[in-house]
Amino acid sequence: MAAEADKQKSFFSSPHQENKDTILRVEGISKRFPGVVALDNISLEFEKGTVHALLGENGAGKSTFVKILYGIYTPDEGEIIVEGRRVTIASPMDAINLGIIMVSQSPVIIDRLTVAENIVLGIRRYGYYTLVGKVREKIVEVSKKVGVKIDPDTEVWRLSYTQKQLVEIVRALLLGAKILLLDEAITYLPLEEKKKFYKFIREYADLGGTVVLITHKIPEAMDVADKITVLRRGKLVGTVSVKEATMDQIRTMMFGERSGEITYEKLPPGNPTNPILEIKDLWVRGDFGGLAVQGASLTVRKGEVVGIAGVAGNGQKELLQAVMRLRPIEKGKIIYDGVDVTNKTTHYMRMNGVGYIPDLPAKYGVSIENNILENLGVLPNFVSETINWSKLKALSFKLIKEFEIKTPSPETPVKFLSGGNIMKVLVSRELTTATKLLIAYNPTRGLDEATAIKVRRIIKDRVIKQGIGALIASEDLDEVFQISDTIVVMNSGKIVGVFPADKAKREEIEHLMVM
Ligand SMILES: Nc1ncnc2c1ncn2[C@@H]1O[C@H](COP(=O)(O)OP(=O)(O)OP(=O)(O)O)[C@@H](O)[C@H]1O
Repeated sequence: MAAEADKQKSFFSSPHQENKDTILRVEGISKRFPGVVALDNISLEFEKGTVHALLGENGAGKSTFVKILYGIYTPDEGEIIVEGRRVTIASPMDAINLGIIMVSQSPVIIDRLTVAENIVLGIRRYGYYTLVGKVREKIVEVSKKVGVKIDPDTEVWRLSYTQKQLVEIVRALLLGAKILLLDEAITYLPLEEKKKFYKFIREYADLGGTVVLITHKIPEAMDVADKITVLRRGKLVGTVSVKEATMDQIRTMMFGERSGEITYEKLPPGNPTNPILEIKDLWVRGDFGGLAVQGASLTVRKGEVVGIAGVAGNGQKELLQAVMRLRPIEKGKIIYDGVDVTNKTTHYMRMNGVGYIPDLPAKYGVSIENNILENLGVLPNFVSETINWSKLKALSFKLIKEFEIKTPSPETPVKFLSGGNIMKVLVSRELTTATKLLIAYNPTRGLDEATAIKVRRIIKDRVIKQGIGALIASEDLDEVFQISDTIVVMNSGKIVGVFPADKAKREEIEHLMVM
């Protein structure tokens, strides 16, 4: 028993002894915001040459922790020790001078400058390289490794999201990053590119770099990381070595009793009746003029979830945007609820019961400067000259409870919520809007595993009980299989397969996605 207890203790307790490979150590870090203890007495150390993942449910304190290391927040208490020296990190410049660099999910680059100019700009300020030629070489070298082509002389606005993230990572390397803080920097990358980035991160660590990686995907963390630290409600649960840990142990550390709710079993089937959405021979252009959707036809019925499986960048996003009337249609027709909406507006769609969860929620889905109430104020039944604030407030309390949105109050500006809680605000609003149809792109991205499953259950429940239709594109095949009644596969802008979900075979879908 004693031996077992010791084993448990070493498994769950964090190391406190300084060891020679320690590059960064924090001791007793606490951070409070009004109404929230974001971090409570955290002591932790990071070793040279390791990938160290930080996991925890939404609002656990992960971002706050790395923002402290990057000088965006100052801790209320505690100490930071870098390479054996106590340091004060009062700004990102202090962090950069110590070799600590953060890349987050929103690229911080200037659209009108070229890739090389952006990078030189960042470096010059801190007195490092100034030679554009060197920068060019490095961009080519790193982009080759990561397998994402990127021209140093392209203006940044022309780049895809993946390429922009790559620019950030190249900049971090050129700034001499010894410790790379990746705050969900890879979360929004397409799966294939994510894998290449992970390989690259591994190489960086093998060459002596240290990576602090925030992700919600336990399998990804277990694949790439050496160590995993779990935070829960601002407290340190423990650090484990990936070699010794199992997925279930990590889930238990992250969610406690809630880990029992995590299951990937298929949700109960819908009850499809009449068509609510018919897409007929649709052709849509992408951002750079090419035909992103090429002759797609599909039907979504009331009481049915149609899941679109596909590698990102195969036209799913443009298809959904066209349905929402956010993108011009070259050719084809969209019939919604019996009406030809090909020439209607987004406003028409929203006012007539269509909810929409876009890609990059914090950018396109909510206004982060406004509070939760104001963000809910764009719901169709509140869009009038005078908003009924008391009714809106009552609704906000209901949604905060149902979706377990972690916030001090409905009047809290959305930018003060954690990433996952921002996503919950969006999903709760759009599911309220969707009285007839939900259109969603990766509806659970950025949500922790337990919450993601809960959101899928809520969506399926609406489909079953209220008979709404749902068209959901997701890069997460587990999600597609769990929620869909019908699975559609998109590849190169075309629909290359349609399967009743109970007959769909994963290998066949995967093959169609990449063939
Ligand atoms: N600037 C701020 N003002 C007020 N509260 C904040 C601020 N930044 C973070 N918080 C709160 O601190 C808590 C921890 O947030 P944090 O963003 O660190 O969580 P997280 O673990 O990164 O979550 P997620 O997985 O959802 O991104 C949350 O309750 C959040 O609302």
